[in-house]
Amino acid sequence: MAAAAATLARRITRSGVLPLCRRLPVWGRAARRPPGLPLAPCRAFSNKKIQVDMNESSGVATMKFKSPPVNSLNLDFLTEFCISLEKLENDRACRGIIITSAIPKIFSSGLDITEMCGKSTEHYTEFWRAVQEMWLRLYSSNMVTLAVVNGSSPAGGCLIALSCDYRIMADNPKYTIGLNEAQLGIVAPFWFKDTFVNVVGQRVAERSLQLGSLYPAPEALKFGIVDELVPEEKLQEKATAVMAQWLALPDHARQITKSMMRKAVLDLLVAHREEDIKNFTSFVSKESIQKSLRMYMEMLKKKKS
Ligand SMILES: CCCCCCCCCCCCC/C=C/C(=O)SCCNC(=O)CCNC(=O)[C@H](O)C(C)(C)COP(=O)(O)OP(=O)(O)OC[C@H]1O[C@@H](n2cnc3c(N)ncnc32)[C@H](O)[C@@H]1OP(=O)(O)O
Repeated sequence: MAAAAATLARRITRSGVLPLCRRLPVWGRAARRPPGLPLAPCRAFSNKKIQVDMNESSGVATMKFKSPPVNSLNLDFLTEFCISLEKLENDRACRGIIITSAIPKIFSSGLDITEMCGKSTEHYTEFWRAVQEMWLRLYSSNMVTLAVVNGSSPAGGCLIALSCDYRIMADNPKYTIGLNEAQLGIVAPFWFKDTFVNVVGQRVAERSLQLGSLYPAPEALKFGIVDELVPEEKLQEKATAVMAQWLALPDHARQITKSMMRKAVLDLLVAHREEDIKNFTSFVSKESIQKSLRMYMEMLKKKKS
């Protein structure tokens, strides 16, 4: 696993572009399997920060974030996420993936702010490439992707949920979700914005992004950020039912449709990847932005005392 992670990290940082396996549109999974060959064996695999369990009979994998205290998306997490997704994409038996958290009350706290504070340009470059890679892989995945948001999910955590095909959230007003970057004095990049617009529409996205709104679950449902609220103890059951409904369709029809809906947004980042990295590194390197991020981290720590 360590060797695989190192290889992937090297591929992300050196070549700049990973082969986006099974980038949409691709043919149906069943159609790719040579006739007569058995399904590739599927196993559960657990890494440091993400647990993946594959249900071979349903063809559905569950990916659980388990990176205490708050599942923040640091370089190691992002690398593990990409490796896990690649493994599942390459597993011909896997048609759907449920993304959720093993940490109570938190889905993901978003990008790890410490990765954006006081580091070198090289580090920012490597980190941002990994963030891009995570989104490109998830947003372009051929599998049915279902976010089970069982806790708060600000900023990058919200992006993960928004990048899935469907979002179920625990019916708890204490859990919030949204792209709150503006509250940190930073700007959601264009592809965060485009992903958001594709889910909620221009008006809700514009207002929410300018205000950096974090919505309690009931409001998130009202504005279409999530598709359903479910009592926490029913999340698993609901996720299984929703996944079965999506998997009932022929893969190729669903996949080509998904690609049509997402291609323009994906292509834009692929075409402007290096420029986007430069924008990020010069933006976060500004002293004013560093100051905002430091103040935000201090605020988080003070909140506890
Ligand atoms: C020309 C145009 C140019 C434009 C160019 C644009 C370029 C791009 C610019 C940059 C874009 C960046 C996009 C950023 C995306 C992000 O995701 S930023 C992260 C946003 N996340 C948050 O705001 C969440 C902050 N955290 C919380 O609100 C809470 O922690 C929580 C998640 C709700 C959990 O609360 P609680 O259970 O009470 O735990 P805490 O005590 O608050 O936290 C526990 C410890 O974890 C630390 N922590 C929390 N979140 C983060 C995080 N995101 N990163 C790092 N660390 C985090 C927190 O400080 C605590 O630490 P300790 O005090 O040491 O225990």
